[in-house]
Amino acid sequence: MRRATLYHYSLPMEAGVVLRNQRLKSRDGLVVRLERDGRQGEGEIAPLPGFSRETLAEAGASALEILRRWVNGEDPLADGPGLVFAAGAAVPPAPPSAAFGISMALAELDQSLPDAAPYQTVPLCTGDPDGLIPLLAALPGRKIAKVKVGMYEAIRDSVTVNLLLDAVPDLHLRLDANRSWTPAKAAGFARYLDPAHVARIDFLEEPCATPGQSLAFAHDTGIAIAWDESLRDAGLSIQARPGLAAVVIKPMLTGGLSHCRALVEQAHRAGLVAVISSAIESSLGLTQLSRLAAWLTPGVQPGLDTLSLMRSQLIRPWPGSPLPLSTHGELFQTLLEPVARLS
Ligand SMILES: O=C(O)CCC(=O)C1=CC=C[C@@H](O)[C@@H]1C(=O)O
Ligand SMILES: [Mg+2]
Repeated sequence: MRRATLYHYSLPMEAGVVLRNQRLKSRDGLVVRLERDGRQGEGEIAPLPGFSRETLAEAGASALEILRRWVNGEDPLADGPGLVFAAGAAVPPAPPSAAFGISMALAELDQSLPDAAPYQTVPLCTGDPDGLIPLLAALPGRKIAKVKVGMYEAIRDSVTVNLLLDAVPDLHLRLDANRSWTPAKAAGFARYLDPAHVARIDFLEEPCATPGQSLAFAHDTGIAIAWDESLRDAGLSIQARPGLAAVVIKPMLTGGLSHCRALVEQAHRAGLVAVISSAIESSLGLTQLSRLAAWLTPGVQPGLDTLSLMRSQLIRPWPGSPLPLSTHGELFQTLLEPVARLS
């Protein structure tokens, strides 16, 4: 017997979380729960406002349609960015968030998603850099942290990066400018960076507005770059380019599990590092992304340090997090009818 349930969640965010000039007061999404022959699998569907092309309502409508088919015995083939049914073209391709959440639930159900996960992430450094130094110095293993740049003056960013790399000699950094620099500002950042530090910047995500400008920056400065936003732009295929070190894959914005696997394989074939990263999922989604990263990108720490932006966890706790946990029971007030009853 197959059963599918969709739960709606809304988790309060910490004050002051701003994404693309939009304040995010709550994180809203769906949890899909599949049951078959005494086994269960869960996944999260949470389009990120300002980043995802689909709305939550669109993702929910698509998920319902897919789940109706699933409870009636059809099995989707994860293929391309969406989920495609063997039966053919009757279902429009699922938006990435729906494809990702359902494919993760299916992967738990058929036990293809390994359980093992280190639940470690690259710390996202915000706030006073001096206060962060003891924390960074105490990181286990290869010390690596992520710093957002491009929000203030470029020189201030260089000062922060210099300060952190001077203070913790074995620290490596990932930087992320979210395409916010003009070529002149990006050059200003590089000019004030201590040249001895360049080799300890593992990569800088999306320094400039266009991939061409970002590649020119890498060429001119020797600072390695990574694609994040550009990966999701139509037409950009993953290939080796001089100065390109890594691709950052946010599965929630990208598509189903098999599509994400294919992108990781493409990146590896091109000699690039593939980094699994969060699109601000709940603790349920983050624990699954940690498992996914351990499986698909072993040895590469994922970028999942976004749980502290929220005031609550969801269903599965992230080990060590002090945040309270919301359970399925608390989500019933927005429960969608179990799809199985519709079949
Ligand atoms: O990649 C990470 O280490 C954490 C996730 C992260 O930085 C982001 C998640 C979602 C939206 C963005 O603001 C941001 C990013 O641009 O990569
Ligand atoms: Mg990024």
